[in-house]
Amino acid sequence: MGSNVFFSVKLAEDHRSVVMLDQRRLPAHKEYRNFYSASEVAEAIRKMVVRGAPVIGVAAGFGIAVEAQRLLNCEDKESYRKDLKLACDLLEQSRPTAVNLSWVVKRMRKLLSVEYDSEEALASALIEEASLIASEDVAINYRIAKLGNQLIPQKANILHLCNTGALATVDWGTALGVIRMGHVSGKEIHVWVCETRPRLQGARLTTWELQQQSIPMTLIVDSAAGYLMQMKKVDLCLVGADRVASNGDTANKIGTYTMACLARLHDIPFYIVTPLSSIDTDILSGEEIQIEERVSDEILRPSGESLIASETTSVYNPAFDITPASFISGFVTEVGILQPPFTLQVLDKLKKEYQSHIVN
Ligand SMILES: CSC[C@H]1O[C@H](OP(=O)(O)O)[C@H](O)[C@@H]1O
Repeated sequence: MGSNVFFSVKLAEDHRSVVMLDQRRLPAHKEYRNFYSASEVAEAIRKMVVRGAPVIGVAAGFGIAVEAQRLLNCEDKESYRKDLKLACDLLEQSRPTAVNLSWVVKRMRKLLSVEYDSEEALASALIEEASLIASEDVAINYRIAKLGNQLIPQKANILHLCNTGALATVDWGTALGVIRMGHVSGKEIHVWVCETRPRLQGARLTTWELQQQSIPMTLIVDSAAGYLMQMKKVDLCLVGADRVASNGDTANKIGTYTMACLARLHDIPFYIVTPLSSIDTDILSGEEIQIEERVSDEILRPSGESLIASETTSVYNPAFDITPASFISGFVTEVGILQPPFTLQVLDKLKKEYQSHIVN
């Protein structure tokens, strides 16, 4: 399935570091860096060396595995599991909005309560679980791409926000995975790429990914989206998700709500493309989702360059917003196009359906 000339994250062969493509340096520089502890990985997630809901979860899983390996060399075996629990806390707290961080850490943390013959055996189990989570991500995204492709009309002009491709996941991506499948299935699509201020994930990352896959695209400023819809140049909106509440309210990159409102006004289909794992059945609505607020410099100094306003300027920099379920046409997942509400029982049944599909 994977056919990229890059990878976003992987566990080093010797399991002593997490290797990540530094997405802050793209598109000009393709630089991989190694992170040798849970705290280094947590900082990399916080600083958005790696970013994108699914991939930060996978990176956190690898971070716990690397920490388990690192602590084996420490003399004090007494605090081994305690230190690993602290590592889980650190990684889980690195960014608040994407639910993937918490469910991956929760799944890894479960192993800390299992009896193993030795710390080495526990470390091996953590490495295996983190690697399984990464391989599951690729298979789920590929399935999402195949199912989502049915939504894409021939010669569609698709509006996309942020980056939801192989850089935001282990491979294929979510919304960009669907777009990629539309392209490879010969639908002659075109993508309007919103630059996605302030971190410019669209301009820097999505254009880079689409160019590598020779997918026709045009970069626009975020504020041009409404005009393109008004000019009837948009057939479909596809975006990702960081956390979906039980009622379908969705947290995604800032600007998603604006796009959804405009799509509704212009009667354009607006779909969230997301794995089931990004649906948080512990919360009823979007009101319960914490929106990450990031530093002022991301707005004041785009790409870290010169100031666009005085340093004393008051800045508000929410990294996400909440789109009400009523503005969303549907949720493209690995088990098909879904409608809320999403209960734990429904999700468990759907996940079992997916598992039986991949087994058969
Ligand atoms: C595959 S969905 C990725 C999701 O994460 C992005 O946020 P960030 O770049 O801040 O990690 C954005 O919300 C995307 O939709």
